[in-house]
Amino acid sequence: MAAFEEFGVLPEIAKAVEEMEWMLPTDVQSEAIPLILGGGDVLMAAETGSGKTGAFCLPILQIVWETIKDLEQAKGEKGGTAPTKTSATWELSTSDRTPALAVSADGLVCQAREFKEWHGCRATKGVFNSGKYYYEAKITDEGLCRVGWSTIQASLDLGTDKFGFGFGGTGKKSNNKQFDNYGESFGKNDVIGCKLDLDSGKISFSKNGVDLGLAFTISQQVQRSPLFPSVCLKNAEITFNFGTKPFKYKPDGFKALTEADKSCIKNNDPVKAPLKKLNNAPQALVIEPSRELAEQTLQQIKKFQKYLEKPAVKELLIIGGVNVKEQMATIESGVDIIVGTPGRLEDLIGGGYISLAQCRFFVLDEADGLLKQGYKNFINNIHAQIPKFTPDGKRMQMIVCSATLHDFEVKNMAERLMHFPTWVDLKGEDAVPETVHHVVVKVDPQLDTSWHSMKQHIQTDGVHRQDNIGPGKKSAEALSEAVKVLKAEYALKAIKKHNIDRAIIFCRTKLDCDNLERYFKIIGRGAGRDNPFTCVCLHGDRKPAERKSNYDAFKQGQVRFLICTDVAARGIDIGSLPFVMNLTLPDEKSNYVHRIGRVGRADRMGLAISFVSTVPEKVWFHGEWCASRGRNCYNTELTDRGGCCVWYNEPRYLADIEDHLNITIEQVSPDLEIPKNEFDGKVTYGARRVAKGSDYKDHVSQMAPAVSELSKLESKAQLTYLKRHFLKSAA
Ligand SMILES: Nc1ncnc2c1ncn2[C@@H]1O[C@H](COP(=O)(O)OP(=O)(O)OP(=O)(O)O)[C@@H](O)[C@H]1O
Repeated sequence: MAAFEEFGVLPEIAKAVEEMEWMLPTDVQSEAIPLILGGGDVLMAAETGSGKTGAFCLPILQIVWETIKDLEQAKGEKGGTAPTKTSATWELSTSDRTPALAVSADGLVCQAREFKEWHGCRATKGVFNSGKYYYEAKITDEGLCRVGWSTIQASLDLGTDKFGFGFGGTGKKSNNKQFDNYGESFGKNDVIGCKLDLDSGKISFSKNGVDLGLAFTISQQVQRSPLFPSVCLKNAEITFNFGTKPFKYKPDGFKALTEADKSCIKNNDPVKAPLKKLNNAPQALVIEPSRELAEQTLQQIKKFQKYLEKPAVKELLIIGGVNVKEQMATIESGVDIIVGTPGRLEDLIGGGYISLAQCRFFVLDEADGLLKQGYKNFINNIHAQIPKFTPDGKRMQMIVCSATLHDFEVKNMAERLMHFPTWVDLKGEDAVPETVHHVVVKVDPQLDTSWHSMKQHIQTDGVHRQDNIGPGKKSAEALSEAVKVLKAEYALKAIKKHNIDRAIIFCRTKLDCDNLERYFKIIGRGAGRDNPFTCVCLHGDRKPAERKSNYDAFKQGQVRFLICTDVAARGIDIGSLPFVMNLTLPDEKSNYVHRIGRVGRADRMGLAISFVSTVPEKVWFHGEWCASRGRNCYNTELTDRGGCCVWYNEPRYLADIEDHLNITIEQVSPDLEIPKNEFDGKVTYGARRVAKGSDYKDHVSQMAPAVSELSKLESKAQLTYLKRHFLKSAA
């Protein structure tokens, strides 16, 4: 049996996974896959590159496929209706309830342990037409509760619309949000009798056998619909008796619900309408912060389903820059899993082209990134539109991946939107994967004066265009300009020295990316046929089609360098990428881990080099106050004076990162000689790391003696049991 099958993955999917050379699930996969397959909400964080995408794509694909298969079978057997499960007995419905309300196995006890919200439930059967019916509800634990009757249209928060009639522990009756004094308060151990007289259209209650008088007269409109026993609770527990046991206080003239005539009973069927697959209603919606990440996730889903035969799972990428009419046509022709970015998704969902009515999985990948990009309201809106139960009674599952779960925004969102999520936090605080060797090279324009006499250099961002910065000048502005020039030279030097033929290079701004790309092209042209500096750019100002072709060109090895900003490169996964360079450190410390995590993925070794200025650099910072957001803006005043520049303090950012990671990052001299250490000489960057004692493969052989000992013990225990058992029977 393939390793993935042991985690409940279908053999067909496990086979595809094995072909991708995934022999064992990663830690986050071993934890998250069974949880998702088991129906839970999962909030996961693990080191960058540790296989989070597979951890959610695998189980989602499996469940979506199984659901489509069930539907197709049901179609064949029953002419289009999904199997309906109806209950033979009077009990609380496990389908017609809010998510946090637990119902006991016999369906007679319900409990909600949430303090903040009401959770409710209806019974599996209701009554209509005529007759006088009675049931009892005993309060078995302190807390707030309301019991009574409601029609199927009523909210499960009993008494908050015209279809629900409740009596609450505080001594109030409620219908249509009107809470009026009624009877008296009740609490633990009290038995509330709920009486429904369909002949005269009246509802009344009793407490411990004492009648509390008429509570409601039911309108004719409501009387036409069956009424079901209903309850809602806030951190409380109630036990019901619909008539299977003798009542404690049975009133005269009323029947137990269990004695209702068949002709007056209506089943509370969770599948109210035949489940028909709507073409434009996906079962899973995966939201990614960037188009590249969305494409990557979609590709994984495609690979996983290689051996899944009929029915086919239809997945679709919804990103901007792609012909929207084509996307709409594909949606109309049927879609099961949508992977997309917020902008285009918002248009298509808002315009009614995508229906969320049958969505069963709501996934936020890189949720911290999505929230930082300002998509909180978008996420809330989508969540509000997805029904919390699908038409076939399955609970909506929400899965959130984040670089860290220790982020206030992420925690807050999880608390608001997720349903008792299981935290798979394999990371705790940010940490650098063991497979990443990362070093810092200080760029000091006072020590390295090569910029005084350069014939050719990078065109910088132009911040110092108006400043007096010629060679030999020692002003802060001159040194700042010098650093910008030197950093590009250091990057070239690193490439030559370490024969770097494949790397992602991070720049701080889109303009910095453009300038570096242009410089590499100029230098490369002079370098002849085997241009060692071929490169492309990936950032938000490039048109989507160009971004795609640039990304593909780099992925396929047609160019050596991908020059990009943080946002564009978040989460991108390029197999066996050996090198990353940071031309400038990010000011957001967690982005450092993200950036360097582009190497060292899937157990391959990688080297990340960061060039860190020893002096402050004056750089562009165009905020909301900048009308053009940087385009043709030359306001070099500092931001605190209404301008668009700041002094970037890299030594401080380096200290922040070190502090955050609780490490000192190894420093390398400007000659870029990487010192001998545990990485050097033993690894080839981009190749699989050499297995050490703690690695998976050796792990098996290390565990072997203990496992064999355990198996011997087990067989001994079983033999002892059998001997005793048979000896006893023989005696
Ligand atoms: N079980 C596995 N065995 C071998 N390789 C794997 C396994 N799971 C994932 N991978 C590979 O590891 C790489 C990283 O996976 P993935 O992109 O899912 O990581 P991630 O945790 O989402 O990273 P990030 O936080 O950077 O987005 C991919 O190339 C993927 O194909």
